[in-house]
Amino acid sequence: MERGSPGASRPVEPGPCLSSLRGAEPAASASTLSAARAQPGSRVIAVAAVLPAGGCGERMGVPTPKQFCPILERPLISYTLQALERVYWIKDIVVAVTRENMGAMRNIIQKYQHTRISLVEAGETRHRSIFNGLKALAKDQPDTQLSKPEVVIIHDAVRPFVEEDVLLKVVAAAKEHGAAGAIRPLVSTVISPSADGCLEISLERARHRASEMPQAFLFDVIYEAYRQCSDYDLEFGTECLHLALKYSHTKAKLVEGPPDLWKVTYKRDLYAAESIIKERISHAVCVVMDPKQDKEPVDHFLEALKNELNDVKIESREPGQAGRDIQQSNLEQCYNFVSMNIMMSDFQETRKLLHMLEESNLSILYPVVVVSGEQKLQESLRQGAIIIASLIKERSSALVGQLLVA
Ligand SMILES: Nc1ccn([C@@H]2O[C@H](COP(=O)(O)OP(=O)(O)OP(=O)(O)O)[C@@H](O)[C@H]2O)c(=O)n1
Ligand SMILES: O=C(CO)[C@H](O)[C@H](O)COP(=O)(O)O
Repeated sequence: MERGSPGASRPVEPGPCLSSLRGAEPAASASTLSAARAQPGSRVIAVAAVLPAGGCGERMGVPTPKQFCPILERPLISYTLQALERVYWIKDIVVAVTRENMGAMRNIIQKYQHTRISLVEAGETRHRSIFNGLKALAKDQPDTQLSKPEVVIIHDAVRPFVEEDVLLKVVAAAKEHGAAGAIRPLVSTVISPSADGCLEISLERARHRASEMPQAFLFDVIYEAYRQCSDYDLEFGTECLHLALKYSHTKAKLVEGPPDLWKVTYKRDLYAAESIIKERISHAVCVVMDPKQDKEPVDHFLEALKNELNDVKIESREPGQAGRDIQQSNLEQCYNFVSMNIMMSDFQETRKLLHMLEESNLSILYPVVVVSGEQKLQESLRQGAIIIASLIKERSSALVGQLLVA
């Protein structure tokens, strides 16, 4: 077992405060959490997460295990880790990866500056990988800084779109019921075929649900279940909630989850995930411009941008402020920067900003591409070629017939 990222920072506070949620429908939102935290006498609980990431992605049909497949040049698992890291009350995140992929995982942690991550070796099956993660948390190992949490979240590394709201709901429900999991309505009817390939049983779709992730458990409930679990269950089981029921006699509370919780399984899911990510990162644009610039063309540009991008939030910054914000990561959720230079002499400022972006963590996520109108013709042509290649791949209809001047 090893602790990731050497500079791993721990969250400021150790866990969510759930006392005021007790007894309430587990529909608590992140803002309810903040309200609960403010109440005197409320108790903070320790929460950790285990992420099984040791599969080979057979159904995806590509040589790279799907959790390491790139989406917009960044590995899928990095999005899932980012989603969990944003939730400050998750104290530790234990990731189970195969020995073979330990190095790759360490590189991802370092490159994308993930924090609070510990790595354990994955097992032969998903249940065995989860069990290894739980064992690491159960041990209270002084050298690794891990300690036994009160509640543990289990979440697949290949479900990147998990939000704080649903995590909070399953944790609150697990605190009260011992176990909880997210569910979704069934898309297709579930049937049971007979040995001769004919229909035997057809389940009434409206009465059944698909079990998704995240799930959460009182730590002792799920750890004891895994300890007592038969080899058959460890080998062939697919449902942690079932283990809690069968071995710890704990009936899980089921929590309706949002549609984006689905598990990346087939190749087409990578394309779907990419579209969702693109959609999400296109909602904020930071326009960098000198306030002394001629207002009319600027206003025209902003108007046109708003027309093109639905629901976009446009913030404008003067170059100095933008530079400070990039350096201090004040624009963490913004991946689109438009630098407006009406006068060519302003390019010096733009260059400085570009340099800062390239140095920042943002550029690793989504590389900086620039079209320059200046004398550096060769560099401009190269950048022009990159853009053209990307346009060809994306085939955006908005760009048909446009002339690119580089
Ligand atoms: N021995 C295993 C098998 C699976 N997993 C993880 O469990 C999660 C959900 O499993 P699944 O979607 O079935 O992943 P794979 O086993 O990789 O896919 P496939 O069944 O298509 O081979 C994934 O994050 C996967 O990496 C794991 O940690 N250890
Ligand atoms: O949905 C789930 C929980 O119920 C699991 O993600 C699912 O069971 C994983 O199973 P498999 O590894 O066979 O896809």
